[in-house]
Order: sequence, then C-alpha cells, then structure tokens
Amino acid sequence: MHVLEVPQWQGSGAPTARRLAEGAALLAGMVPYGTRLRVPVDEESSVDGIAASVRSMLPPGPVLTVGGDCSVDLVPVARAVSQYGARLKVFWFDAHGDLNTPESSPSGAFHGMVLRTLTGTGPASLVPDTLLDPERIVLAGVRDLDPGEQAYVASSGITHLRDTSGLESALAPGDVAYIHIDLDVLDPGVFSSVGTPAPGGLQPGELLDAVAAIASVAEVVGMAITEYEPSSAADQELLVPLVRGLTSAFAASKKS
Ligand SMILES: NC(=[NH2+])NCCC[C@H](N)C(=O)O
Repeated sequence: MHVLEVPQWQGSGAPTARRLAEGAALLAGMVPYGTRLRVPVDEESSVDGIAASVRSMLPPGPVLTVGGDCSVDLVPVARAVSQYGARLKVFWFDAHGDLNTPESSPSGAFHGMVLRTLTGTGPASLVPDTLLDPERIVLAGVRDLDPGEQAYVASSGITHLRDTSGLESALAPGDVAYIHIDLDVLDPGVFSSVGTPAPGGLQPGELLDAVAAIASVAEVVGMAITEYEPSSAADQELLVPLVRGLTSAFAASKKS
C-alpha cells in the first residue's frame, strides 16, 4: 500500500485553506503503514499542475491519498473509473456534494466541483477521459447541497443516503469500492478542523462503522482522507485512532 500526500490548498475557497498543507503532513504521519510519497506543492502550483503531478506519481495498486482539499482525489478516482468501469462504486463521505459546475458554484472553488467534473462537467482541462456514471456514486453523510447540486442529484441517478447504516447494500456482487472521505462529514460539534463545516454530521464511530461495513463486503480499491485544517489538539487526538481504523479497514478489505 502507498500513501500519497498531496498538500494542496489551491482547490479550496476557505479563508483558512492554507492549513490544509500542514493537515496533509499530519494525516500522512498518522497512517501506521505504507510507503509515503509526497506530491510537491508550492505557491506557484495550480490545481491543474498538481493534478498532473498526481497523475505521474500515482503508484499502481491500492493507494491512500491524503489531502489537502477534496480535489486531490480527482486523479485517483478517475484512475479507478478507468480500471474498474461499471464494477466501481464511489462512496463520497462529505458534508457537501462537490457537484457544482463552474456556472453553479457559489464560491468558484474547485473542491466544490470535483465529483461533478468526474462525471464530465467541469473545467475542460480537468475533465477525465473516462467518465464516472452518476449511477455509480453514493453520497454518504451529505447534507449541504447548493440549488444546482440538488437539481443534479434529483435527475442524475446518484444515490443519496443520509443514514449511513446499511449503505453497503448499495454494492452488488462483484462490485469494488472507492472511498472518498472529506473530514467535514463529521459533525462540527465533535470535529471542527475543517474549512467548510456544516451541522448535522456523523460521529467518528458512525464513519468508521460505515467504512468497515463497505470493506467487509467489497474490495476497497482506493481511499482518500481530505480537508483537514488543523486547529486544535483535541481534533488531532481524535484523528489518530480514526485514521488508524479507516486505513486498517482499507487494508483488510475483502479481495475480489
Ligand atoms: N469539499 C468541500 N469542502 N466542498 C465545499 C463546497 C462548498 C460549496 N458547495 C461550494 O461549492 O463552494
């Protein structure tokens, strides 16, 4: 297993986004195993340029990508789509849908467009060659959708599950899973080190149980943990066992 650290903040519109670089390093340091690779990011870097670096550095096989903002997952998910096609289910654990287009986005920030871009609508330079069928997407814990996103969810065939218990039933026999985690899926009352918090989120145990349930019925072919903006010692302490649990479930997932 490889751990790909992407200290990107350029996809986020949050005023505190610069903290994401430190968050990426802290998250990578919490992963108890794996070979760590770090994508170079600096003041001059663009989302396009970083995506190109991720593409050239992404090792074959299972990769845990740590952000950085949510859009660090563009290339890893796109690769899983091209490898697994209609067998792939993408579980998007997030407070947000990240389903805006450049036209519908209220912020203009790419991290709110990344999942929509994977389905084919987004900044032209970032749309992948092989598109993700919305019917292969499961939104988990998502509770803050902009109007354009609501309309897209209602018309596109995306599965939107507010209750994360039993979400593994979205998997058919033979399916494999990609698990994207934006830490703002957690309730801000228990974890608030994120740039775009939204009330009504999951407890850490609920997130872990849901991920473990997916990993017990399907091969997890990739995972990302994103959007950590370190701002308190208590949040950092909460993440240590959570990251260990999530990555252990990933490593131990059923092999198809
Ligand atoms: N991955 C995230 N934290 N996304 C936040 C997106 C917020 C808002 N929906 C936007 O598009 O600007």
